[in-house]
Amino acid sequence: MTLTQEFDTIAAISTPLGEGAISIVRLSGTDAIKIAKEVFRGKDLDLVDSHTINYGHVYNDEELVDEVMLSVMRAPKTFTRENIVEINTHGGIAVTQEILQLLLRHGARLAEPGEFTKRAFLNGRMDLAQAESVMDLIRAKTDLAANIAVKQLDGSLSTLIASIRQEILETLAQVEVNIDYPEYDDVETMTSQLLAEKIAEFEQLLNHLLSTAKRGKILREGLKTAIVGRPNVGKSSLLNQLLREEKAIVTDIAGTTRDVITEFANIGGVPLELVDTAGIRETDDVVEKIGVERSVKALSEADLVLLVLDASSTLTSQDLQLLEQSESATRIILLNKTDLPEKIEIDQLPDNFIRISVLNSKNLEAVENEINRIFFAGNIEAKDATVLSNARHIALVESAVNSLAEAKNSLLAGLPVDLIQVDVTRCWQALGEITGDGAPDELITQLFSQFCLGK
Ligand SMILES: Nc1nc2c(c(=O)[nH]1)N(C=O)[C@@H](CNc1ccc(C(=O)N[C@@H](CCC(=O)O)C(=O)O)cc1)CN2
Ligand SMILES: Nc1nc2c(ncn2[C@@H]2O[C@H](COP(=O)(O)OP(=O)(O)OP(=O)(O)O)[C@@H](O)[C@H]2O)c(=O)[nH]1
Ligand SMILES: [Mg+2]
Repeated sequence: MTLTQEFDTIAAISTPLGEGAISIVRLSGTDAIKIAKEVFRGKDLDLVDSHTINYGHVYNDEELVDEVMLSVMRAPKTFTRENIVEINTHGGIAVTQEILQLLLRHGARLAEPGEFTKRAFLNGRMDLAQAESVMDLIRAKTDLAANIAVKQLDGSLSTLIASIRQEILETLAQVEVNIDYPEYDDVETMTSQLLAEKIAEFEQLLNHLLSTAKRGKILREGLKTAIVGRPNVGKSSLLNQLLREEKAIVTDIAGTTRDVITEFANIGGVPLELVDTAGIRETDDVVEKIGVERSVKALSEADLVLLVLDASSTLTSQDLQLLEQSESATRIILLNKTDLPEKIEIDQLPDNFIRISVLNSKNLEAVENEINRIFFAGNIEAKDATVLSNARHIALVESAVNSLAEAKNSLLAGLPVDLIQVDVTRCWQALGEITGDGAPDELITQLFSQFCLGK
């Protein structure tokens, strides 16, 4: 069914724009080699082997533009299943842009964001989940997130989804057979029982997949972590320690941080989006007041709250207020400055706190371990399992599970089998959308438009 369709020839710069040693301008389409030949002087590109890189020069008429290396990959064994030419230029913005413009003047069209990968999808080289994983791989912020994406690119999620869909299809077929050719007297009861068993089985498989989603989403997007506390307790010092970089300004003056600072950190494989906030207190300073309001907002939006208290002083009303405000959040209470004599009233705190000293880098690994424990039940290295990490995929599996729940309710209510078939079919369809079976054009256009140019 995957007959390669004919599209026009597209071109784009596939490397980041900027000063670099080498940049790549990529062409894909029937005329890729023909267009390249018009601007390239070196070996005859019609005669070189596929998947070879060739030395030569790019000319604009008689004017030399650049000395290049040029790769030729012939359809259908390429990334897009079309002819591909990649020109490796000297990595400057001006030269690279000029070569792109030259190719456009010779008949190529500027590619839209994600259009190379879109063609790989439309030409049947990969399914939608695999195409999405290309983007996930590019955006991965940690080794683990990259690991999930590269396995999805390899098709592990697609294979799993396909096998569940196949089983659903077989069940639906079995139901049809039972109805059309009843071998037993009590077909209704038989069929209902078969459906009940199978639905329970599918539910279990899909719920297991969903249980991997929370971890997957965090690994992909990062855990929004707000560092809160009253002024001067050491929040910015903690941020700097976790980042292993002097990012935020630290002074002994209360009210140093006046706005919210956001940075990404990789804490034992968990990507954290760390938010350092202005110390929360009543204040008349207009600028600080705005900062404090933003801190309260950060507190309410966070996936995780690191509440910092100063162990070397007694609890203040601000501390108590913050303890109350963060009570319902997923929270780790940190008693900082334990290098100094302890004055804080331990008996007024919840039991679960960690004593640290940011100044002496003491016990920070306990904070990292606790973050791990909270989100992965201490089990972050479980690399082999297929993990659901994409919001679109998660929503579709949830909708598939909902359809099964409806089927189950209908069964319990003793509704006729053909009604239940409708629900089970809907489950099968939702799963199909993950890999792009029957995906509408608008969805495909919208998905690929989120890609970067040249991908
Ligand atoms: N220079 C360059 N590097 C790149 C890419 C690219 O397009 N260009 N890729 C782009 O994302 C990634 C590699 N992905 C690729 C996937 C398939 C094929 C390809 O030609 N596949 C043929 C098999 C070739 C063979 O077996 O010899 C095929 O699938 O039929 C090439 C690159 C990362 N690195
Ligand atoms: N003794 C001791 N001092 C610390 C420790 N951690 C931070 N400090 C000091 O506490 C002071 C305040 O630190 P900051 O990190 O700026 O505190 P903050 O919570 O960000 O303060 P604001 O931005 O004003 O809300 C600085 O002088 C730090 O050097 C610690 O573990 N022990
Ligand atoms: Mg600060």
